[in-house]
Amino acid sequence: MSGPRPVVLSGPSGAGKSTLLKRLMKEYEGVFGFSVSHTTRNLRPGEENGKGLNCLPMLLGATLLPVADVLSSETSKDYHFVTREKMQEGIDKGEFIENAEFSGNMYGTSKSSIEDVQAQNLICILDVDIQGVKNIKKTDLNPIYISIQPPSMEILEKRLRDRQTETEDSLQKRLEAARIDMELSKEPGVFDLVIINDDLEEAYEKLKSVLIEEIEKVQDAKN
Ligand SMILES: Nc1nc2c(ncn2[C@@H]2O[C@H](COP(=O)(O)OP(=O)(O)O)[C@@H](O)[C@H]2O)c(=O)[nH]1
Ligand SMILES: Nc1ncnc2c1ncn2[C@@H]1O[C@H](COP(=O)(O)OP(=O)(O)O)[C@@H](O)[C@H]1O
Repeated sequence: MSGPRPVVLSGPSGAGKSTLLKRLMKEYEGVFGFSVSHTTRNLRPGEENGKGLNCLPMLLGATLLPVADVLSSETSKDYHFVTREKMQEGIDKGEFIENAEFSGNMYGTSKSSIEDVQAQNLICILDVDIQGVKNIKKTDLNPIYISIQPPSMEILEKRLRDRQTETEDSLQKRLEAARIDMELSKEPGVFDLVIINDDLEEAYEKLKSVLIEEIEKVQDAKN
C-alpha cells in the first residue's frame, strides 16, 4: 500500500489511547485520519453512528459545534455501531481486514475505513485490541505498532471506574482482558514501542517523538 505508514495503537481498555489520540489529532489537524471501526457494543452518551474524528470539519460545518466541545468529550468514541447480524454479514463478504470479540461485543476494521483515510494521504490511525494487532500482522498493512500501557492494574481500574462508562460486568471483563494484554505486550517483537501512560504529558511527548518523521513527511507533501 502507498502513502504514509499507518499507526496501530493498542493496549488495555482504559490505558489512555483515546485521550492521547484526540490530542494528537487536535495538534496535527489534517495529518491523521482515524480508521472508524465497526462494533456491536452499545452507544455511550455523546456517541453517534459513524462520527469519525477525520470527519470533524464536516461535522462542525453541519452542526456548528465548537471544536473544543467535540474533542473534550472524553468518553465518546468513533464507531459504526451495527447489529451482530450486519457485522457478521460484512465479515462473511470479506469486507474486514480483521475482527475480534472483546468484552462480549464484536469489533472490526473494515477495508474501506482504512482506504478512506489513505485516499486522502493521511496517516491512518487504528485503535485495536491485541487480537487485532496479531491479525493485522498477517496483512500487508505494515503499520507502526504502539502499545499504550497503564502504570499498574490498580491505576487502570481507578481510571476505568472514574471514566464512568462501564457496568460492573463490562469493567470486570475489561480488567480480565487487560491482564492478558499486559502479558502479551511484553513479548519481544510484538510492538515497535511500548509507552507507559503514567504522566500524560510525558506519554504524549513519547508518542509524538516516534511519529514525528511520518508527521513531517505528510506536512512536507502538503507544502
Ligand atoms: N480488534 C479490534 N479491536 C478494536 C477495534 N475497535 C476497537 N477495538 C478495541 O476494543 C476495545 C474496547 O473498545 P471500546 O468499547 O471503545 O472501549 P474502551 O477502549 O474501554 O473505551 C479496545 O481495546 C479497542 O482497542 C477494531 O476494529 N478491532
Ligand atoms: N496519564 C493519565 N493520567 C490520569 N488519567 C488519565 C491519563 N490518561 C488517561 N486518563 C483518563 O483515563 C481514562 C481512560 O482513558 P481513555 O483514553 O478513555 O482510554 P482507552 O481509550 O485506552 O480506553 C479517561 O477518563 C482519561 O481521562
